[in-house]
Formats: sequence, structure tokens, C-alpha cells
Amino acid sequence: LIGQTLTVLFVTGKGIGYRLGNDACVHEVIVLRQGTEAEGVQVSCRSFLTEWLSEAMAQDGDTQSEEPQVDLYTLEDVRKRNTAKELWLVIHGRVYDITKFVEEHPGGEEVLFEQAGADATESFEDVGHSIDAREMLKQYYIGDLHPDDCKNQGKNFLVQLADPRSSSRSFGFHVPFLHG
Ligand code: HEM
Repeated sequence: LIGQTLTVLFVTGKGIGYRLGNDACVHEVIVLRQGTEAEGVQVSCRSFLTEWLSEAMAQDGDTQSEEPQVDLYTLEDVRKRNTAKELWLVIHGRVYDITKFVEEHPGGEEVLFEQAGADATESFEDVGHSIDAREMLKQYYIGDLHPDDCKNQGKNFLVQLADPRSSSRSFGFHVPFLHG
């Protein structure tokens, strides 16, 4: 690389994205410290960063992030599942089948039976469930509430759950600093 012009596009905790001549590259785990690895390399930053990032993201999407098809349920679907044999509820617009969880719930079965087949968002938040409890939700997630039934969702809550569908995605565009 010595003597060539390397244009750094972004730097993350994992590595750098850069442009070398007409090639755009992403390198993992290159720790870039001025005066060491980058010595002899002219480093600059361009404003096409954003476009380049979306290209990189689109390519990345080819291999791993096709948006998975989500099952949609109506409130009516959920309402039918309100017994110990089959117990669903809605929290923040997402539908959970917690049939197998009821017995394990640290807050007891009773409160869950009271919410069975309904939107339990408010009572779930009123209790102030821990991060652990929110993490547990993911394993019971079966789909989203149908948009027609979602009209009153999400207005009054500051707490939003991380999207269970995207939790495996690791390619981030966190840009702590850039060389200009
Ligand atoms: C499927 C959804 C739910 C999960 C995964 C869940 C999980 C948990 C967990 C892990 C705890 C222990 C404390 C904590 O970590 O926050 C807990 C406590 C509790 N939960 Fe839930 N919960 C759910 C739904 C609900 C709902 C709908 C209610 C309705 C009122 C409820 C009421 C309570 C209560 C009263 C406690 C005891 C709090 C305490 O003793 O301080 N939970 N829950």
C-alpha cells in the first residue's frame, strides 16, 4: 500500500471501509492508528461516504439480511388463545405465544391469565419488567399484530423493544471518527 492513495470511508470498532483506486473495500479488524499502520498512506475522507455505505449495505443484504416474512395476526386471532392450553398476548404490537412460559413466570400465572388473549402492553410496562424479562420475550415471539389493529400502539411508551428479527445482524454503521 505504501505510496498509494487510500481513502478511508469509515472506521468502526471492527475495522475500516476504504477506497483504493476504483476498488471499494471493507477490512475487518484493521486497527488504524495514525503514524503506525497508516504510515506512508495518504488518508482522506470524501463526501460520497453515505452513498458508498448504502451500496455496501445492499451488497451485505444479498447474503444475510433478506427481510424475513413476518406472520401477522389480528386481535381476533389473539383473543381466541386465552386458555391454559393456548395462551397468546400482545406487547408493543408483537404477538407472543407464552403457553409454555405461564408456569415459569416469576410474577405468577394469575396475572398472565388475566391478560390472556389481549393486549398486555400496559400491564407489562406498569410492572417495570427488567431487561432480562424483555429479552425473554424474544423466544415466545410468533409474529406482529395486524396494522389495522395497531392504531393505538406505541404512543405512550418510551420503552421500545429491540426488534427480535434484527438481533442477529451485526454489521453496523457506527462511525466514531473519520480522517479528513
Ligand atoms: C410474556 C411476557 C412476560 C414475561 C417474559 C415476563 C417476565 C417476568 C420476569 C422475568 C419477572 C421477574 C422480574 C423481572 O425480571 O422483571 C416478572 C415479574 C413479574 N411480572 Fe412478568 N412477564 C411477562 C408478562 C407479564 C404480564 C402481562 C404481567 C401483568 C401484570 C406481569 C406481571 C408481573 C409481576 C406482577 C411480576 C412480579 C414483580 C415483582 O415481584 O416485583 N408479567 N415477569
